[in-house]
Amino acid sequence: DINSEWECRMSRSRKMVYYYNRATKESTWELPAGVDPNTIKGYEEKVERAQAVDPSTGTEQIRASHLLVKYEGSRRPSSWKEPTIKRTKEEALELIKIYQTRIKSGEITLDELASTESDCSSAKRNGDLGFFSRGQMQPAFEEAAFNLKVGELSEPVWSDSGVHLILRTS
Ligand SMILES: N=C(N)NCCC[C@H](NC(=O)[C@@H]1CCC/C1=C\[C@H](COP(=O)(O)O)NC(=O)[C@@H](N)Cc1ccccc1)C(N)=O
Repeated sequence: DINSEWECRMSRSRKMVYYYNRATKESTWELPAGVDPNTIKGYEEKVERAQAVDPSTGTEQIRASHLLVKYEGSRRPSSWKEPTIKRTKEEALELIKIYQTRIKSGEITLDELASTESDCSSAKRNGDLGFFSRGQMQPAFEEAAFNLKVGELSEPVWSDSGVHLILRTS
């Protein structure tokens, strides 16, 4: 039937999803009238990924929130919370593990905890970092964030800034 003939494809040049009909060989930018997108091969991941592509650079971008705990050896051992951060690396890890347990138990969300406990200025935005593509964040942070599924919380991740919990949101 008409639904089974359509499939989703990604236009390399325009970095946009288009629809191709295998039977009639026609292609169109808009979802063909009367076709249920859920019956189109490749709809989910193509459209999902299409939204995650930064149109200006064509590179994949994700959105994440994080909770950062700094320590005396952080590249900038200061934050909106404390002018001089003195906790040790071990103490920072203990703290982040307590936060991780509280978030995983459902007692509190990362957003709520980041807003009061994160040593990053993004605490003012409940830890939200907005969308970012590869090449912007420190390597260890980027690697961990891009390997998360949407909605997944990371294990403790070390960067030069300190230790983070990362929640991928988009
Ligand atoms: N959205 C971007 N592109 N902003 C530039 C990110 C720079 C990048 N930052 C990091 O990799 C870590 C991981 C996330 C936060 C972060 C570090 C620090 C805290 O650590 P510190 O630098 O005192 O050592 N927070 C930031 O940078 C904040 N502007 C993040 C932010 C805050 C509010 C709104 C959006 C983003 C880097 N290459 O250093």
